[in-house]
Amino acid sequence: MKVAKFGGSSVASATQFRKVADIVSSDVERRIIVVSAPGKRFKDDIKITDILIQLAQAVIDGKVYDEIVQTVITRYAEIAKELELPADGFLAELEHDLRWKINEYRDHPSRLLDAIKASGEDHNARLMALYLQEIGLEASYVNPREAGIVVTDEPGNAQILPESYEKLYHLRERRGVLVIPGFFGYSQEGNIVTFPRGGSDITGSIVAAGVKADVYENFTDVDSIYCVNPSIVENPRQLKEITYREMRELSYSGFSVFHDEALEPVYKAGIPVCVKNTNNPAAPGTWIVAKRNHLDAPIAGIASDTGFCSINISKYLMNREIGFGRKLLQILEDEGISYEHIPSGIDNMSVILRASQLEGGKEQRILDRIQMELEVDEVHVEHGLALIMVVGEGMERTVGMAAKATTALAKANINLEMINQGSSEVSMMFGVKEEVVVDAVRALYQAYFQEAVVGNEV
Ligand SMILES: Nc1ncnc2c1ncn2[C@@H]1O[C@H](COP(=O)(O)OP(=O)(O)O)[C@@H](O)[C@H]1O
Ligand SMILES: N[C@@H](CC(=O)OP(=O)(O)O)C(=O)O
Repeated sequence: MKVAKFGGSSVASATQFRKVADIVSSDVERRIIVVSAPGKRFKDDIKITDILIQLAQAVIDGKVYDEIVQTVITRYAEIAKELELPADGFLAELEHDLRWKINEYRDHPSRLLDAIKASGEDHNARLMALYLQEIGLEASYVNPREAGIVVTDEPGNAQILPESYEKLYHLRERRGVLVIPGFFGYSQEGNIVTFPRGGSDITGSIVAAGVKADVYENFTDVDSIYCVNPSIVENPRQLKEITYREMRELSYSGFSVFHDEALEPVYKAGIPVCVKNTNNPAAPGTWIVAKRNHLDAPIAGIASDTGFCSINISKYLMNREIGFGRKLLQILEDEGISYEHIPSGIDNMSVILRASQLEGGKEQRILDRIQMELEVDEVHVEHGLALIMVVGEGMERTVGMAAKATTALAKANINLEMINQGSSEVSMMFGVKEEVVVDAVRALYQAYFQEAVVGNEV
């Protein structure tokens, strides 16, 4: 049995719905499909999820929102019309559902946001089931509550509860193709709770693990996972295989093609993932697996992300002060902040974190506390940092991997703000100024994938 997840770009229009239907009907093993909300149809288009967020925000801010409701309905109406589906009932139900949720959760902003966001995938799954039935397939919509997707009760940040898996297994007994909306589950308290953005990948993985699928197929809009973001390097190498832990590091660090939190359920269940293109299903795609032969391809990929900052602290004899690190991290914990890395020297320590976490006066509060409570010589925040991750299973055993990167960056005249190597067996991290990150990634791509002969290509 296969579980196939279709991302927003794969279900953005009637044309895409038809491609999905072809893919589903071409393989009887594709018994469960998980769908996202309609995504972008063209570069500057707006995803339904983003429109729904605008809708919830307008309600929360007490602004008029009727036009936004209409925009949502029109997107679904256009898909239904082009598919020649008798969809009056469906569209009336969609409008009723949105207005009901608005009234029900008006005074609970975070619940409202989650309920409205989730409706994007929910209605798309209903529409997809209708379409599959219309073309003669035995298909049914399955609500995540009915499927057994039970999650924690933290709005926008759901985590699956272990009891879900046993219930999900029973989906195997159902007939026909099951269409499950991605991106949300229900808490034990009965609330709709969404996963983080991009979380339909997570639903697909949970369902695949629950039903003990042979494969989890993740259909998107590219032929494969590339060794570097294709918006940075034109036509980069396609990867034939990548390991779970390589993918986890790369997706966490910027490979948006697959959600990093989606790996855990399939990894634990030992289910391989195949990332494929809805627009070119004949292409073999990329396999995410437990082990790959990395002898001829030590590096799997290079990811990058912007929006980081570094809190730089210096204090003479810091190395002698027992508990310094703990006290520093306690200040961050008190502010509910998570960090990425902590490079340190004898009298210095830096904490790298996402700059968005310092908004709302937190930055000054943290600096004041570090200054006063830890009596440091100096503390300041450096903004505008980008992190680059070079990831590969062969990194540990191949001599000269770090030298290759530093030489390439030096040749490209790029100043390294920091290097972090060693904590992870499969990755190396470089910090650079945001304005040079694209040049840096290109220089690294050149060094690792163009100057060397490497395998692992599709
Ligand atoms: N290393 C990479 N390999 C492939 N795609 C990548 C990579 N890094 C970023 N992407 C981007 O991820 C996109 C697909 O992810 P996403 O937009 O979430 O798809 P979906 O609509 O299927 O959920 C691609 O169009 C591509 O631009
Ligand atoms: N629609 C949700 C969930 C998701 O996974 O979407 P997509 O498959 O388009 O990345 C979002 O935009 O976050």
